[in-house]
Amino acid sequence: MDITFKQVSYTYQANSPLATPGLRDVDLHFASGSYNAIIGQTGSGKSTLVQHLNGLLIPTAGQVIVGQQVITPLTKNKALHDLRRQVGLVFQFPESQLFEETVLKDVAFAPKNFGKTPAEATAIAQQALRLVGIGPELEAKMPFDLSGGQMRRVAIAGVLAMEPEVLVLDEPTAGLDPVGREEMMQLFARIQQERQLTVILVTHQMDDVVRYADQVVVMEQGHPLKVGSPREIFADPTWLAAHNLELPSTGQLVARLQQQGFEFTTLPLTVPELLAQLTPQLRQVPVDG
Ligand SMILES: Nc1ncnc2c1ncn2[C@@H]1O[C@H](COP(=O)(O)OP(=O)(O)OP(=O)(O)O)[C@@H](O)[C@H]1O
Repeated sequence: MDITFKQVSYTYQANSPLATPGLRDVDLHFASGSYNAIIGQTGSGKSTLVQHLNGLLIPTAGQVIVGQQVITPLTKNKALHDLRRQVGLVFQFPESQLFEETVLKDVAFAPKNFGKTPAEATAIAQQALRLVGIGPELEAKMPFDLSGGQMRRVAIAGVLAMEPEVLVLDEPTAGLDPVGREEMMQLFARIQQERQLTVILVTHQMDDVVRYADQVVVMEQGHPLKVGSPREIFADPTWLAAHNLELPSTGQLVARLQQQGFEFTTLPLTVPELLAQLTPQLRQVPVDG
């Protein structure tokens, strides 16, 4: 599903003395089936941006177009029913929203709510649970009897059970250890491929951006400062530093090697890319003694 922002602005507490700008003049396009990362300093408008995707926030000016649906400042809540099913949101600590007495009931809640029969809702829920790696033996458990990682998987299955076409992930790996984070990111990548979803990921993890994103949006003060591929975004360490953005983990090493005279044909963004370019050059370095 294609998504377009046309001259979107959003002000919190508009028309009050507490008015705070959240977004200003945002023009963006997310292509159907693409994986997009939104990066930027804290307070730059990332969460405000993604909350426009399913009408949690309605623009103060401009238009957000999601598939066939056009959201304008005049759009009423009632008109957003379909959109809320089509755009799944996974926020930080989604497990805090589990509320039914069993895992299966929790995941079946959304499809039931969107008009499926109980049998259909159960089948969809079971399929979503399998997709996130939760087996039948856990279906009758109370969600709060599961481990933290399992709870998070169940919460994500609850979003997938809506059969969304767009998946918004707002720092979805917060609080997980590195292994849990890696598993979760791989899971999202697999689901995106299998279901051909448009993914919008808000993150501070630059290695994830490099690995997964087709397009990166750098937000600053509520505005997209730069939009491009990971290679375009991470090409200039000086520019990144000036905007308080980190480099992916290879970045520091690449910068040091460049200072020592290594010349890279293309900017290596991952460890395998770095090694592939480094090995032939290292063979030519004379060994003392
Ligand atoms: N509920 C709110 N009421 C008033 N102002 C808000 C509200 N939520 C966010 N803001 C303001 O809007 C601006 C953008 O905030 P937003 O949460 O979108 O940033 P962010 O890039 O997601 O930050 P972070 O990385 O810390 O999550 C900030 O100036 C913030 O203070």
